[in-house]
Amino acid sequence: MKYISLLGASGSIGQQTADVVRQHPDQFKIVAFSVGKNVELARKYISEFRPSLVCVQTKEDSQTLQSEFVGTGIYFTYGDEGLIETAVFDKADILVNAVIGSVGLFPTLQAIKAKKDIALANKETLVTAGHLVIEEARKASVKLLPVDSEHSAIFQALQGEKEKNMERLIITASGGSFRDRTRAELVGVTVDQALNHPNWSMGAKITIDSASMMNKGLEVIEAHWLFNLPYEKIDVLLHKESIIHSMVEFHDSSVIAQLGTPDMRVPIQYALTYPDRLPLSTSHRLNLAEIGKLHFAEMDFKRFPCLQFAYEAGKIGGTMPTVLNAANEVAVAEFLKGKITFLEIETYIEQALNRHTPIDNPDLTTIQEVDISTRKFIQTLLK
Ligand SMILES: NC(=O)C1=CN([C@@H]2O[C@H](COP(=O)(O)OP(=O)(O)OC[C@H]3O[C@@H](n4cnc5c(N)ncnc54)[C@H](OP(=O)(O)O)[C@@H]3O)[C@@H](O)[C@H]2O)C=CC1
Ligand SMILES: CC(=O)[C@@H](O)[C@H](O)COP(=O)(O)O
Ligand SMILES: [Mn+2]
Repeated sequence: MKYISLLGASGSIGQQTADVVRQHPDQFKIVAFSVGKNVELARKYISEFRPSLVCVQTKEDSQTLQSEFVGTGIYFTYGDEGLIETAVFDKADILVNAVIGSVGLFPTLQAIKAKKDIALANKETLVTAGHLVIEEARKASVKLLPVDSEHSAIFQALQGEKEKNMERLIITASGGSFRDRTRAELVGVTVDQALNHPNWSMGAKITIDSASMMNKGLEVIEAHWLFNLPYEKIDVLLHKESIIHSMVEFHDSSVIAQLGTPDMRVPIQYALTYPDRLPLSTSHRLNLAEIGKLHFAEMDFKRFPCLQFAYEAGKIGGTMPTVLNAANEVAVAEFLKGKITFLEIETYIEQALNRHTPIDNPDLTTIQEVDISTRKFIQTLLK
């Protein structure tokens, strides 16, 4: 039995993790979980999974649940400290980190210190402070198991291979909600249009990131840290079907890809069962004859400037990716609230990057300060 602590249990990845656990009650048990504001789902999970620890965002919600579940022995906690308590919960063997945004960084670092293996969906953790996370994981000898579909694909393609034989990574990109539009056609697009991803059903923030191609930019930086390759050896390829989840090219010119219909439960489950596999009932098994054709196209960086920003920030390194991530988080949140336009997301990020003087090899305090000051800067643009 593997005991799981699940951060972000009410989100898209969190709910699909719960589905995987439901399919294998003899293999997995959720012993601790966090939600943000979705207390109703927390109630359902408590009844279904009988965890020992539950974390919510506010003290009030935690007190409400405490009074409803009195006598059950469940420990209720809340806020950022509660997220850390959930991440390091002593009865858990593995942390699934599925919160959204850089709020996932501290719990990840604390879980590593507590020697928990981590199934990492929260890519912002690696974008904002990849050098610290990778170094801490190496020192503590804990496994960082990728959940992001592209990184899981690369991880699977590398099984039995030596990393030194990698030539380059080819990360596939669906193109997102606006892939068939020109830049001129992006003027005036609505939040609902942006949230309409062609292949995946995901949380709001990542769906907008996918439409702006920032998701792929974050994934390039995530891949740089997970697979220890320079940015020059990480390519992005447009592949509108999202069937090939990514590929690794080796020195001898062989290319190994991982394929499957788009279903995040596959990489989630693989991170939980690695190096083993278990059956999984998915809605669609891959039938290539039925699909007939797969399409590929070169990435156009002028059409998708956010991807260019991410490569540049990644190559500069230091605090630059922290700025990229923080500016993007605030800009996307403002777009979702209807306060800025879709195209303003990229202009706000560009301004934040242009004004920043990067600091090399930043420690955690510096990362935090840069994250906060970037968020404040974006707020000044809104006034
Ligand atoms: N969805 C997907 O298919 C994929 C997602 N990812 C990555 O996985 C991560 C999660 O994405 P996704 O599941 O789509 O996101 P969602 O928005 O669907 O879920 C986010 C989760 O985090 C919780 N949360 C949000 N803010 C806070 C906070 N301040 N404190 C505590 N909890 C908080 C939410 O709680 P509540 O809703 O209760 O308020 C929810 O449980 C992201 O980093 C994303 O990039 C990667 C690949 C695919
Ligand atoms: C499912 C997953 O991993 C997402 O990150 C997905 O990659 C989004 O698709 P695109 O960013 O390719 O549109
Ligand atoms: Mn992905």
